[in-house]
Amino acid sequence: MSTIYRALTIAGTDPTGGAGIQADLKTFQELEVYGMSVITSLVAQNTTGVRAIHHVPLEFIDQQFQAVVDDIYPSAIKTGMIALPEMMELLQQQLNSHKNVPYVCDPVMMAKNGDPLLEKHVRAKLRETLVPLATIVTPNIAEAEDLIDMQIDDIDDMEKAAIRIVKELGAQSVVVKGGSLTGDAVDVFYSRETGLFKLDAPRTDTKHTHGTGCTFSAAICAQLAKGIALLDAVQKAKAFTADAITWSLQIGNGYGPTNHWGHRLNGLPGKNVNQ
Ligand SMILES: Nc1ncnc2c1ncn2[C@@H]1O[C@H](COP(=O)(O)OP(=O)(O)O)[C@@H](O)[C@H]1O
Ligand SMILES: Cc1ncc(COP(=O)(O)O)c(N)n1
Repeated sequence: MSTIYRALTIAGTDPTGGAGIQADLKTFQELEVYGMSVITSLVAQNTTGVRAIHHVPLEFIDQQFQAVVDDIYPSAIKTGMIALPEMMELLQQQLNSHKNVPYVCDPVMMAKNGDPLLEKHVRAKLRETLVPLATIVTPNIAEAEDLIDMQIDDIDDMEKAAIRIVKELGAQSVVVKGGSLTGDAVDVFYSRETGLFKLDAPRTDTKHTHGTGCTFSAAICAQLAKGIALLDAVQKAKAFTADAITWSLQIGNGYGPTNHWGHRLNGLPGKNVNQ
């Protein structure tokens, strides 16, 4: 039998299915990687925003993690919403014990409408605990600004921020995502080995971008689980996410979700997924 690649996401939930754990599992599945999950926080949210958050007790997060690694060892791990300092410390310990596994750190701070998923005073802890362990960290503009405390207005600033995140915070590599800037959707990748790389995609004119960051980091994780090299993994994930945004879904009353089967619709011009 051919190898079964296995990816683990450790994150919060989205009951409407567009972001968080649910988006990660859909992405893994589309990329033919067996998906597993450890839930850190249950989030009552939808496409319009966050209503309430219920954190999973620390001991139970640990039990979920152990249950996974004792039985089906992941080929790659990603973290998304990790809301409390004690959760970060626990995962720092766990990830330190599994350093052989590629680790994607998505430093989730907010939902698309701006509702916080990580309180401001806890953000320094994320910088100290999880970011230094990352094979790749995937901040959007606001998250990158927070991580290295500088304002980012354009691609030059993204490049400066990317270099600083690797050199000052100790991540192995970074991709700063430019989804919230204007013009083409340009992301900036940096690692000491490869240097700076720009990843370019045409901007899709849509507000339906709930879950883009989760989808992108999960797609990187899936590619790393397959053993694909870092920059190639990021480029493939960028293409997958661009398709998910091109075919994003006009459902819900707010920022509609990306379409995880978008990549399958290429070559079908005019196909309306809402019909
Ligand atoms: N309107 C868009 N058109 C094309 N690509 C986009 C668009 N918005 C975001 N992206 C891409 O989606 C990925 C996630 O970026 P972003 O939306 O900035 O993350 P986050 O969800 O963390 O804010 C990046 O590759 C970014 O360039
Ligand atoms: C549980 C959870 N995690 C992350 C996000 C951010 O989603 P995105 O930045 O991809 O829109 C979210 N809304 N909910």
